[in-house]
Amino acid sequence: AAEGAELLKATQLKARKKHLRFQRSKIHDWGLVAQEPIESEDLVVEYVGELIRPQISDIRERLYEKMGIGSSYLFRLDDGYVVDATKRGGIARFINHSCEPNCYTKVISVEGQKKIFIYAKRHIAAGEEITYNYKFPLEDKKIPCNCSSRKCRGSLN
Ligand SMILES: Nc1ncnc2c1ncn2[C@@H]1O[C@H](CN(CC[C@H](N)C(=O)O)CC2CN(Cc3cccs3)C2)[C@@H](O)[C@H]1O
Repeated sequence: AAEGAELLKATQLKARKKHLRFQRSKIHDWGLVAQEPIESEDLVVEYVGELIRPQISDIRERLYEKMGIGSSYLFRLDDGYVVDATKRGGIARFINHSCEPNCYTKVISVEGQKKIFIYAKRHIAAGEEITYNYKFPLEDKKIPCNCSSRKCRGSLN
């Protein structure tokens, strides 16, 4: 059953993929834009990357900071594990943050392997930018938020 569900997901993702483009974003640089309408609760995309242990992710984060690429291709999981999309990542790494997002993320363990899926939380019209809440931890050094939604919190962290 698990394999069947996994296969179905993979097919859904493949079909969906050709209807997602990364384009210039009104929020920041590049963003992921739906080319066709997406129904609420539909699977949109998987956040593909390398699953790394907390200790490794700290080292990588420092390295990426030094290299000036920042650490925002790192998707942190609750247990401290991180999915690193910096080197080998899917198009999901172009998804921007919104304080009023149209998608949400879900971490699912498939045969012990944690995968991050992004689902639509409402109907998304063609041409809309895909967004989810990054849920970055609060920090002193603020990254101003440009989502321009009514409930914008003003910063990502
Ligand atoms: N609501 C928001 N308001 C303001 N800024 C936002 C918002 N939401 C995403 N942001 C920025 O976008 C990064 C998240 N990025 C999402 C895609 C990004 N738009 C892109 O074009 O790459 C991925 C990181 C990885 N960085 C690519 C780089 C490579 C070399 C130097 S920077 C950007 C975040 O860390 C932010 O800096």
